[in-house]
Amino acid sequence: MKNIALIVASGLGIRVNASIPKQYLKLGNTSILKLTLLKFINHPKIDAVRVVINLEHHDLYCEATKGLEDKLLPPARGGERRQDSVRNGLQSLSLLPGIKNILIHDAARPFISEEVISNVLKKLELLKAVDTGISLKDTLKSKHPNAIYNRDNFYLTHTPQGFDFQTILKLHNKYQEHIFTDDISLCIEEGIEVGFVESNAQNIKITTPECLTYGGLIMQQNYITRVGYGFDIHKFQPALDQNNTIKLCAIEVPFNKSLSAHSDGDVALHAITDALLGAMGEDDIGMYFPPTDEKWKNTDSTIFLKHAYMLLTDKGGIINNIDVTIVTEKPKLMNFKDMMRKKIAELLNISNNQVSVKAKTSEKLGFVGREEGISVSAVCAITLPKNY
Ligand SMILES: Nc1ccn([C@@H]2O[C@H](COP(=O)(O)OP(=O)(O)OP(=O)(O)O)[C@@H](O)[C@H]2O)c(=O)n1
Ligand SMILES: C[C@](O)(CO)[C@H](O)COP(=O)(O)O
Repeated sequence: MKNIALIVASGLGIRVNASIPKQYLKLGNTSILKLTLLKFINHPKIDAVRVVINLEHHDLYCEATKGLEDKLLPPARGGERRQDSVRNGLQSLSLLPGIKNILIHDAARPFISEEVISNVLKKLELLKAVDTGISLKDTLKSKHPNAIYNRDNFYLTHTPQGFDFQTILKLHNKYQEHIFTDDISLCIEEGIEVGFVESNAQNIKITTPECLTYGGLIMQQNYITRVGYGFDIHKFQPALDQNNTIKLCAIEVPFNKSLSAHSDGDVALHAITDALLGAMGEDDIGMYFPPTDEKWKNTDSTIFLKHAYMLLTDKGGIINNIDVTIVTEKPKLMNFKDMMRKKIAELLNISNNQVSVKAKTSEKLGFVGREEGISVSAVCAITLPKNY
């Protein structure tokens, strides 16, 4: 593993004055921490990501990182000050072999651009420490004493800050009794040459309630909401045996007929998969998993759904909600709808209240009314980065 991102997320967010630490608050439908993590997870040159958390907020962390588990190293324990959290994170990483570079980033900066991450990594090919920041556009003065400064000599510090891993690990161990508000300061103290990368102006640190308002506006500018619609029909065929079931939303429903299909026939998951693919502007389920391909015979349809979900997370997208309507005369689904809802939420790493499953009859009309099959419609709304 050459390049690691260490995301510090162990602060209390006192200045935001919310009921939970700011990194777990949502902008749009997504937590600030998740927005931040997606930027690093989806960067082609970042090999692994570790988050430093306050263990008291472990449940919030699990909720915020649902679906990202496979892409993250287990979290490290935070400390009292940011500096302590960084040191703990670095020490936890020292147990992993072969780390060359480390990018240390505030969880509270969800709008970091891919370009800045790339530029920091590029500069690290030549230097052991690279800072990011914003050059000043306003006139710079001091109050006491009154003085004017040449603003070209100053910048406001952002993260990520990039380092040769062994160098910054050694410095954090050496300077643990000193006070530093960022990690490049340790290199400056040690006289190490520091490179500079201009940060993106939107890479604000969410610090006060006003930053949350501004963050909401940035979200509107950088992300788009898209909707997708999926529809599927499967016809009934005779039951296999007396204990026959059909699968709907990955739940086994007892019924005296089977669903005719190449896969496991989960007509509801097929509709949801197509809704997700449609929202992303992707091809339909049949193109990804052709019914003519023996490979997909009797396949568990959760594989199709998870593929669509993986495409979505790879694009940095998230699901806002899913709304499913199953139309069938029989079996009656009243007692299964809640299970289905929870199952879809579990499969897509969203909350139960982001999913709705409705069941209707067709009032005895048409093929559904004649009890020849089931049809399902699904609608979803997703949020995608504008440049996905
Ligand atoms: N003991 C700490 C303190 C801060 N941080 C992290 O460092 C980043 C920048 O810190 P800051 O904005 O100061 O966050 P908080 O300490 O949470 O904010 P506040 O000072 O308002 O409580 C944040 O992502 C925060 O979670 C951390 O990991 N451990
Ligand atoms: C590291 C940092 O984001 C650089 O600007 C900043 O110093 C962290 O915030 P804090 O309030 O100083 O902890």
